[in-house]
Formats: sequence, structure tokens, C-alpha cells
Amino acid sequence: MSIRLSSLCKSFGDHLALDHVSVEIETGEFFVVLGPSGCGKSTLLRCIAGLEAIDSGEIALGGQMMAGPRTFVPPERRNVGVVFQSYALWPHMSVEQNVAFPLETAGLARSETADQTAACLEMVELAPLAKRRPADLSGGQRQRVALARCLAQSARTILMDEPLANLDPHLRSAMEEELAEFHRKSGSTTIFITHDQREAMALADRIALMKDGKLLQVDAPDKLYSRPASEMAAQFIGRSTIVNATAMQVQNGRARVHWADQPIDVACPSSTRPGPVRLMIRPEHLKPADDGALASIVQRATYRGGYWEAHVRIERTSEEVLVNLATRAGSGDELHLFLDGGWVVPADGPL
Ligand SMILES: Nc1ncnc2c1ncn2[C@@H]1O[C@H](COP(=O)(O)OP(=O)(O)OP(=O)(O)O)[C@@H](O)[C@H]1O
Repeated sequence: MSIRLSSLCKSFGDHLALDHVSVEIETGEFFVVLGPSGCGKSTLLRCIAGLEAIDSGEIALGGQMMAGPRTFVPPERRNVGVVFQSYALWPHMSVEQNVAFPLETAGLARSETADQTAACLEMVELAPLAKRRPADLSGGQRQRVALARCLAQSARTILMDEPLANLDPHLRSAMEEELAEFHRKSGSTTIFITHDQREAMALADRIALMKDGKLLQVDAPDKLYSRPASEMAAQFIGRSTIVNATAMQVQNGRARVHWADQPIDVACPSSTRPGPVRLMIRPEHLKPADDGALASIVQRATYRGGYWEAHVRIERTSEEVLVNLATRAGSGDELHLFLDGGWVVPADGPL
């Protein structure tokens, strides 16, 4: 089911938790909301589920108005499944009873309930554990029960609030793959909340970057990484350095830029004009050269598994930039680098 949010606002006292949030999410999309703690992610999800009333704006699910001026459809009539970080399973019920519960309360016949429950448990590969209690399951298995229960409700919209946050890193990446598979099979429109950008990148069709109750940028993960719309987005996603440079010529999304007395061709937004610009350099844009134009000194380096991430000072500008090195480097080492790529950050970004 498609989801349309129009200029949503929600305050708690004088704190504006949602500040004119507008976005359209397509049917079947896996949409991730990414942002720091307290930016309003959970509030957004709770408003869509109907667990929280909005102050103004509109929420439509599948073209039907759920919340707006004079409209408030209660949560149980929104056909939305919610999966929380805490799983919210009933401890006294078995796995299959947990999954069957929403079907029973919906008044489904006993045999139909049993069939659907079995099918949902099959889908999350929990059929052999159907008789167990939640306490006798691992964190990942409990999360799968919560997913199966969501499936049983045949919700066309699934909202997930940091469902993997309580899992250890190994289980987390296994569950990411399962979630992607679950999404593919169920075909449901999913909104997934996280403050973990790696998780967001791995799962999302599109990511909404949220800060202070506003959506700063909504884009596919690779676009968000390579074409951030603001300095804040550039700094929030991945690692980068933003330096002062001068655009000399601009044509068709490419700019010839001068930085550290070097002319460099980089990508740029169509709004770029010749003159001073802010240039985003990702670590992978800088490459070591035998004898390059950018003489630099390593300040410190950290091993990241497979490569060293080094902070280096460019001699000509005294700016410190990040670079990934294939071989060990130590403080004081001299390096020659060349810049291969970069992005002119839009000057009129949201922040
Ligand atoms: N019921 C409430 N009463 C008062 N303030 C609230 C309430 N719920 C949320 N807030 C405030 O609204 C802001 C947004 O909260 P929200 O829980 O949506 O953030 P979040 O991005 O989900 O954070 P986290 O990642 O830490 O869960 C926060 O400043 C929070 O303190």
C-alpha cells in the first residue's frame, strides 16, 4: 500500500518533534528513516500507525485518508503491522499462539487460523519451533516470531522501529538478509527506522535522512552517499572531508575545480556557479601516487580491517583529510596523493 505524508506536524509541549514532514512512499518499497537519537523517527512511525495523533498535515495509506483535519482512523483499522525493538511477544503463549492471536481476535475459523499460522511460521522458517515459548528462543528467533505475527495480520504496510537494535552484530547482519528476504516475499510496503547507517544502506530502496523533526534528504542509498544535498548529509553518511575550493568551469554536472593549486574534475549539482565552493572528498577519492602533486603528512592512522584509515595533512593548504591506505602508515610519514573524484556540495542545502 502506498503511503503519503503531507506536511505532518507533531509537538510535545513546545518541542516540535515532526516539522512539516512530506514524502510519498511507493507500494512495496523498503523505506528507511535514518537519523540521530531524538530526531523524531519513532514519533513519525507512531503517527502513521495511529498510536499518536498529529497536530496538522495528512496521512494517507493506499489513497485512503487515515489522519488529517477532522479525520482519525484508529490503529486497528489502518491495516498496519508494527514490529518493535522489544518484539512485544506474549511470554505465556507458544510461538504459534503468538502468531495465531491476531487471527483469532479477527474472528477467523479455527482451521483457517491454523493453516495461516503454519504458513507464516514456514515463511520465517520457524515451523519446527512452533511449540516453544519466547523465553526459549534466541533474539533473532524472537524477532522472526514478531515478523510472522505481522505477516499473519496480512498487513500491507509494515512499520519497524529499530527491530535489530537488541541483537549482537553477527546476528544483526544475518537478520538483515532475512528481513530483505521477508520483504521480497511479503511484498508489503515497509518503513524501517534505524540510527545505523550501515543497516540503512544494506536494506533500503530509499533512505530519508531525518534531523530535528525534518527530512533533510530522501534518496537511494548510493545517491545519498555520492550526491549528498547538504554538508550535514555528507557528514552524516559515511566518512568525508569538506574543503574550500574554487569552481573554474561548470558544465553538464561536472566542474573543473581548483583545490590545493590543483585543477580537478569533479561532479557537481546543476546549481553550481563558478566561484568559491565546498568540495566533499571521500577517503576513496584520494589515492597514493609515487610522486604526486599533493604532498602530505600522515597525522594518525587506524587499522580498519583490510586497510588503514589515515588522517593526513595536505601541505599546501594545511587541511586535514581522510584517506584509505592499503599499507601500514604511521604519524609523520610523507605521502603523495592525487584526487580522483569528489562532489561539490550544494550551497543551498537545507542546513
Ligand atoms: N510522549 C512524549 N512526550 C514528550 N516528548 C516526547 C514524547 N515522545 C517523544 N518526545 C520527544 O520528541 C522528540 C522525538 O522523539 P522520538 O522518540 O521520535 O525520537 P527518535 O528519533 O525515535 O529517537 P531514538 O532513536 O532515541 O529512539 C524527542 O526530543 C523526545 O524527547
